[in-house]
Amino acid sequence: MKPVLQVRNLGKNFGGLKAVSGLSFEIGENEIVGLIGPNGAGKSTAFNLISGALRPSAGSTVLHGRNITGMASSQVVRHGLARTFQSASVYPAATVAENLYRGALSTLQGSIWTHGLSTAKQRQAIARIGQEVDEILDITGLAPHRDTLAGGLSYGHQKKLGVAIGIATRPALLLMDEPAAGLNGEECAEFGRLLRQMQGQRKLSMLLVEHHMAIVMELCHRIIVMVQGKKIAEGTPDEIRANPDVIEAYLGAPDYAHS
Ligand SMILES: Nc1ncnc2c1ncn2[C@@H]1O[C@H](COP(=O)(O)OP(=O)(O)OP(=O)(O)O)[C@@H](O)[C@H]1O
Repeated sequence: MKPVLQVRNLGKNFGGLKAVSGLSFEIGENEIVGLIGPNGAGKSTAFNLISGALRPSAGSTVLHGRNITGMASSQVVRHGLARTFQSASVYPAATVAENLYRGALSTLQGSIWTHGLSTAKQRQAIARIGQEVDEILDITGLAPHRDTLAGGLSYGHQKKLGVAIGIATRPALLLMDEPAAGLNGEECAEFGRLLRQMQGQRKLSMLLVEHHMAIVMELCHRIIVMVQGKKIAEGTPDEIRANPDVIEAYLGAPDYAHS
């Protein structure tokens, strides 16, 4: 399997604290991988290192064969890695469609107006982005809310829009920080279906940090477990469910407290 992401020996120290240490894993094409572990395990720090929000103390991150270690997030996104945040991060004063246009335009180096593109090419670029935005509105079910200000959407729809903005940047890999946080059971199940549908249609890989075990176990092809900054296990949902170290450190009794 061709790796989209290769994380090699990644480490981050905050003073004397090793928040992430010796973390290595790969994500293949079209793979959905979950990153789980107890509070303070280093999951968000790992995300911040991979997405360029933090500089690692050690190790490297390679995206599609390109070393992106230490690159700023704005550069990383242009190389095909997008990220969504724990709290829905949308531009509240812009409409749903405008939010998606901003996502789609953020991957272009500079503005299309300053590219020296011919008028015909500019029109083509705008038409392509417009098509893309319409497609994403349809897939996510946000089309009826196209002209609604994002700040006026329900929390569930704002979370969807957060993911939709990530998708609009045409990523090869989408990192999602607790996509199901704050959603009720039904919203969670719907969100899981949406992620799988988008992954299938857009042929993208996903890495998600999530405490909601039902969604992780159902959605992910593979799961990585971190405890105290280190990877303690990696495997399929069935392997992770049955792993005694994982049960002891995180999952507890089989009727997970986290679902
Ligand atoms: N900027 C920072 N400065 C100092 N310490 C930090 C910083 N960010 C995180 N830490 C510490 O690093 C450790 C790992 O934190 P991190 O947020 O990555 O864990 P997590 O697994 O994402 O936890 P949670 O599930 O609660 O979000 C924790 O001990 C945390 O207090």
